[in-house]
Amino acid sequence: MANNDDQPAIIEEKIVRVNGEVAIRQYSKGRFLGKGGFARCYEFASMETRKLTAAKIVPKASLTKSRAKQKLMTEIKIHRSLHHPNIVGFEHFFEDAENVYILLELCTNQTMNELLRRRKRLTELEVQCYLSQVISALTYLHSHRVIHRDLKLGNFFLSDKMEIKIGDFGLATKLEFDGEKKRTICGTPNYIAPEVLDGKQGHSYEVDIWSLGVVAYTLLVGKPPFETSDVKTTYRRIRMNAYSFPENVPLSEASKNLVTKILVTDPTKRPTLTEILNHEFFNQGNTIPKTLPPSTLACPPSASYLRQ
Ligand SMILES: CC[C@@H]1C(=O)N(C)c2cnc(-c3ccc[nH]3)nc2N1C1CCCC1
Repeated sequence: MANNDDQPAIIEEKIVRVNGEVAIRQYSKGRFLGKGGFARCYEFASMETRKLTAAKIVPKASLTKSRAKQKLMTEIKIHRSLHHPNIVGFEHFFEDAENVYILLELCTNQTMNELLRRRKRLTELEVQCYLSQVISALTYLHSHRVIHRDLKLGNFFLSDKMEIKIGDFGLATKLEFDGEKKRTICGTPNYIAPEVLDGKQGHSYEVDIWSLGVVAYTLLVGKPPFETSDVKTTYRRIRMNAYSFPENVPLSEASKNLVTKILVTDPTKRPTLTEILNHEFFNQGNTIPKTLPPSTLACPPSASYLRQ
């Protein structure tokens, strides 16, 4: 087992049953998957069921400030309540003396970041297919009053069947009532909505719609619309809505029109998820058959990609 730190390769979870009996559940810690925030992530195998999961191991030492602990508890509370084919499955969580362990659905094809790095940019057919899965998950999230607030390629995980699974609910929030506005500044610089930067009138579901527009542009063009070498300049370009479609990338009018309709500064002017799905971009000639739900379809790389 690739175990590049001094922790044991067998992790034990102590379970106290209602009748006071103590049971031990064991997991074998496999390969190191990478770092995610304070967490070191490993492949876990349940010794009892052999089931493989991706484990986020959060040292309790990193949770001494109550804010960090509260954030982790909110992430767990929100994520474990969600069940959708395009949202990362929340398997289990437990703690021992040193760490909090969060066991999540293993996504062996990593994230859309790695995919885009390899492919440079996707075909419009693939973008239709991946975006419809993201929209299906977002429709579910918003109908449960959850705003993700950190939608980006690095949080779009890919299963072994190349289905998209939205993950990392570390910045997510659940509204208590319709119409509630959130004020905390958060998100990732390239994907953050102007109203979050502005911070005056609060923000809501529309921040996820904005990020969807940034994701669509990034998949179609190969880089984010407002990206610059320094964050302050990126923020200024977001507030100014300063982006354009590069001449050297052949894009259909429908794809440019969709991105343009989503990346509008005024959140009340952005399209709803339904309006986006009904946009011509998803209904132009080479469309995925409507009959199948989006997540059952692996997104076919187009013939041109196979020739490349
Ligand atoms: C566990 C954290 C995070 C994650 O949230 N998931 C769902 C995930 C699933 N499979 C994988 C995975 C399977 C095979 C490689 N990575 N990775 C995931 N990650 C990565 C680990 C390192 C940074 C983010």
